[in-house]
Amino acid sequence: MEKLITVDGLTVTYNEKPVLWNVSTSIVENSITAIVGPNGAGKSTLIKSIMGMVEPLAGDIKINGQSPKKMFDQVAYVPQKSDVDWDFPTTVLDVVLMGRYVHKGWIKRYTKADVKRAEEALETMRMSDFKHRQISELSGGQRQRVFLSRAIAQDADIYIMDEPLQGIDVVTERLIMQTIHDLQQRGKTFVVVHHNLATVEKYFDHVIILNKEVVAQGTIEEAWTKENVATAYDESSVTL
Ligand SMILES: Nc1ncnc2c1ncn2[C@@H]1O[C@H](COP(=O)(O)OP(=O)(O)OP(=O)(O)O)[C@@H](O)[C@H]1O
Repeated sequence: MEKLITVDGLTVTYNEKPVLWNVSTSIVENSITAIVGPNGAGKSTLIKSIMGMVEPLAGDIKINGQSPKKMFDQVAYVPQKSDVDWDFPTTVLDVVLMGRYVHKGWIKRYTKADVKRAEEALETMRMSDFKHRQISELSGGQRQRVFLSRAIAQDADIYIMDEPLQGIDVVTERLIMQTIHDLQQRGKTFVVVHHNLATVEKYFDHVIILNKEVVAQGTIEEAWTKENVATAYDESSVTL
């Protein structure tokens, strides 16, 4: 299978402290890849580096052979909840329309077709009834659905998500995972930071186990072993 994203020798430091060290990994086209590892392992930093949001000390990242900055319209990003200012005065529909923004030239005006695409994305995430609500007036799970809708409205080939299942109920979790699997059927690729070790096998086909360095990577069959997880979490007994 083809490597869609390649990360080669990536080292990232914050205040001169390395948080990723010589990370080389890749994302296979049309996969649903989990990035798993303990708190502070550098998972968010890895995906922010892929998004071109973090300046690495060393290393090279290519998306489809291009630099991430050239591929920005083809990569949809769902940030971690805590990275978003939810008090910002904006409606649900406006947030989802932002997904269309990357396709605009220098005239940043939305067309009827953009609004239609945003409304379809909200429908997919069962959020149509909320389109005129302020985002500050939504629950955590509803906010997550809105950000998923924004990513869907972008019509990107690659989706990079930072803990999309964090703090949501089982119905929303199923809806999000069903949507991800449907989009995979249509050729899309997913990179998802994930915390629940119990659902890695069920939801993903590839995994990168990270703890500042790559502990293991590959298909679930190859890489998702008790030993690899124990190494990453520095625990002798981790139950999968
Ligand atoms: N902007 C920043 N400035 C300084 N240090 C940072 C910054 N962002 C992250 N860090 C530090 O870098 C390390 C890796 O953080 P990162 O958020 O990538 O980890 P993570 O694996 O996503 O963690 P978690 O599971 O807790 O979300 C942590 O020690 C964190 O404190």
